[in-house]
Amino acid sequence: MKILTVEQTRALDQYTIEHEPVAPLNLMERAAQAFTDWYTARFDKNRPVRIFCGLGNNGGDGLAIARLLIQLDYTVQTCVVRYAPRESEDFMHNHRRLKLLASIKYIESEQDIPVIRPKEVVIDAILGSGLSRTTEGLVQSVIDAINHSPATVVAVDIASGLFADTANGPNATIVQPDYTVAFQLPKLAFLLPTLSLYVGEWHWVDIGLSRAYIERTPTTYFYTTDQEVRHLLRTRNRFSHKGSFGHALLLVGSYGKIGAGVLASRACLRSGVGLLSVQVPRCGYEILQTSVPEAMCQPDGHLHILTGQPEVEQPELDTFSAVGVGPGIGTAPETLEMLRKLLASVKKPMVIDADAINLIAKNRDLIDKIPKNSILTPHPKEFERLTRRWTSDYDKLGILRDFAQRNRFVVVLKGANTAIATPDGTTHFNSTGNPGMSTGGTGDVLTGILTALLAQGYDPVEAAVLGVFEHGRAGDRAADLRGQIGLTASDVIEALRWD
Ligand SMILES: NC(=O)C1=CN([C@@H]2O[C@H](COP(=O)(O)OP(=O)(O)OC[C@H]3O[C@@H](n4cnc5c(N)ncnc54)[C@H](O)[C@@H]3O)[C@@H](O)[C@H]2O)[C@@H](O)CC1
Ligand SMILES: Nc1ncnc2c1ncn2[C@@H]1O[C@H](COP(=O)(O)OP(=O)(O)O)[C@@H](O)[C@H]1O
Ligand SMILES: [K+]
Repeated sequence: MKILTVEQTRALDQYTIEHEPVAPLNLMERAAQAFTDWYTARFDKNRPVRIFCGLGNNGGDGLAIARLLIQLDYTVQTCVVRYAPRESEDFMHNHRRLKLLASIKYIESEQDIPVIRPKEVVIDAILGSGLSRTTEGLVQSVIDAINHSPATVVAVDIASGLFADTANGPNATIVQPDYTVAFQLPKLAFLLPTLSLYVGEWHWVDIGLSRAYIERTPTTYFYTTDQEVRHLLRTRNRFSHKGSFGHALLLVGSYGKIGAGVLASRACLRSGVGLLSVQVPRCGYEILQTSVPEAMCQPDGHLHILTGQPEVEQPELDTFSAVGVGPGIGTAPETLEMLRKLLASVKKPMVIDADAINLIAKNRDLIDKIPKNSILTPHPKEFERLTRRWTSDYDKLGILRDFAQRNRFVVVLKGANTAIATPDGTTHFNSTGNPGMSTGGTGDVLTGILTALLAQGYDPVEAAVLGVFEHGRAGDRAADLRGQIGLTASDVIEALRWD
């Protein structure tokens, strides 16, 4: 699913109005109806509704929502915040219609701001995507009152005061909703960790904007949906055999961290790889052979760390269809030498995670040695070590895009809504996963999954989008089964299911 800018969304509205064709007022009615359907499915009539409306089209939506809810017998108090002398045309039309049905309260100064009670639901329709400057004066006071109230708050389209795709200045006054119900498409702001307070749980509702226009509008931001991922997944041929699904090599573990290697190995096997070989320090040999009997084990000559000096002779690296390195390997100088040799020998895109990223961050000449189209999977701290500190989430997205594009890597920046930046400058935000996955080892699981997909011949961008999605989906299934708090990385592996 595409994420469009405010400008593009405005053009999309306009195109739909001209080409469907649909009168702007009817489009607003559709938006209000879609919101009302969402609302009535969740909140019953016992909860009094207080709708705060601004004077633009977001306020117009609010007035239309008030009318529709009143017609459904909800108890509604509409408050129009009169912060400016002019109203939009569609606002005025809906104002006339609502006045025939109910009384409207006007807020012209701070004294007019009503007391909001706990049982109420506040619908925030003060400012929408037309926000062009930071909030001030009366609007600020109303937003403060909403934020200090005990009521449940639902934002129409976007929280009032929040910019949809650029950074708000410091100390901006922004509604902090429990829910945001966006029209047609998600907004970039919804996907950024530092803005979550201003988004709450978000949903989008279809208001019938032109699909053809969305299709041909260029964008660099995408939100991965179930439907899109479904057609990436390959089905198995009846006559296939283990040689059809690649031979992966994982270089993982160090003394005390062999578990990371076990998790990556198990996840790799649960993700469809034909054959798996694993290099671990000698101390990991029995652990791995016992806990992952499906994998072949190549012990390193060193007891505790990977040095790239094998105990027994090993197959040439180019016999493997994909290589993954990093989970649990530590940052010893000998392991750095192993990584150096590995990067010099592997020609295919590989998966690089955890301490392999930390080693590369400290030895920056290695960046140029990484095969093009490799998948790097840093968490934010590892990514900061690799690049630089950012000033905002938007700045971080810029650094991410540039780093991936300049080096021709696929960079998987992990976290809620993991962002995958590709060599062509696009960024895909993941839609699955939950905070239960914030637990040691879930990243190692992802490395195993991605290595398995590369080994099966998936293109690196497809592998990253699909693998990250399925990793999160497994996390969601595991959380359904056990709840988020007790979730472990092993549960995520057990919940992987590729159909
Ligand atoms: N255009 C359409 O066809 C549709 C628009 N819809 C609604 O329209 C909204 C966008 O409407 P508008 O473009 O009128 O935008 P807004 O309703 O956000 O209001 C914009 C107005 O507020 C002023 N303004 C901007 N920043 C301000 C600030 N900080 N303090 C005070 N005033 C400020 C602007 O100068 C402008 O007059 C969407 O969010 C959505 O809710 C929906 O009805 C769907 C269809
Ligand atoms: N709040 C969250 N929502 C969704 N996914 C999350 C969340 N927290 C963590 N994750 C996922 O869990 C994994 C954690 O990886 P990482 O930080 O490398 O952990 P580790 O190194 O312990 O394996 C990532 O894939 C990340 O996207
Ligand atoms: K709003």
